[in-house]
Amino acid sequence: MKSATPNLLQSLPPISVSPRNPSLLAHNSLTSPPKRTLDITCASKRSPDDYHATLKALNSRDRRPRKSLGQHYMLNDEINEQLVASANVEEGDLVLEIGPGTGSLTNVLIDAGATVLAIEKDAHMAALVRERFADTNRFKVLQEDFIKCHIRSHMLSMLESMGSLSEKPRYAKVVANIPFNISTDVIKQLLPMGDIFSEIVLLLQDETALRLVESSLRTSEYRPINIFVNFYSDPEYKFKVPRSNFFPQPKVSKRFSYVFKYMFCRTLCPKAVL
Ligand SMILES: C[S@@+](CC[C@H](N)C(=O)[O-])C[C@H]1O[C@@H](n2cnc3c(N)ncnc32)[C@H](O)[C@@H]1O
Repeated sequence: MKSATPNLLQSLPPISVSPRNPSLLAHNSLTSPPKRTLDITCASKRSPDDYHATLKALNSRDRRPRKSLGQHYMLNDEINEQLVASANVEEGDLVLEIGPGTGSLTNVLIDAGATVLAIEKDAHMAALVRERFADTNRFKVLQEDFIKCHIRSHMLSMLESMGSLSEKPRYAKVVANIPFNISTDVIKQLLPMGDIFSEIVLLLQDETALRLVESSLRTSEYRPINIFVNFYSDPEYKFKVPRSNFFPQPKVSKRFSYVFKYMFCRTLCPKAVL
């Protein structure tokens, strides 16, 4: 099934359904393509993190998106809702978010009842989200480079402190629109952490995403990262996102004008060991 993934992905339509629509979320697009529907509902009372809100937030700190930090901000709350729903985030969950940016995805995660630990490299964006979510005790941001930070010890101490306050969440989840330039490093760091995370939902640039699910040894695209991913996970395709939903839009060739998101289901041990 995995070897047929790239062609299938390229032929799928962009998302068009409500994130709260369970028929989409229960659906595995690799086995049968989703039906397009215009049933768009958004029950949220939040003010949307759209283009104007994002620009306003960036202007408030005199910031421009930096390519070196992979700063392509999500302008569509429905996509954030779908990311959160894909990870089945619910009340009491602990979620790691890599690169909260202006906090649009963070907002949806907190709304879903999660406690969020965010790791943000850009000091200005870390300060921005710290201020934005100052009114909740379910948010913590660390201004660090995710690649260099001791994520295991951060997560363990969060899980422990949450456990002493309420029913202990056994595993945490990862939900993130990650900077494209560190995708492979993020995956290498997260996948061996099946003892901490139950689910990892990432929004990835299509080139990376395709590389990460192509498991056929016959293809020239096969790389060491594929062996790694196959050892630790079963990537699952969820939906694709037109690049028009980002600010600024990723400057990629026509072929790579989409961004894809995949879910990696983790178990306690590498599946090869189970
Ligand atoms: C693609 S943007 C996503 C922002 C936000 N989550 C959204 O969806 O709009 C990536 C974010 O990751 C941050 N970032 C870049 N490199 C990072 C790193 N090494 N560690 C942590 N955060 C990083 C950027 O500053 C930016 O805020």
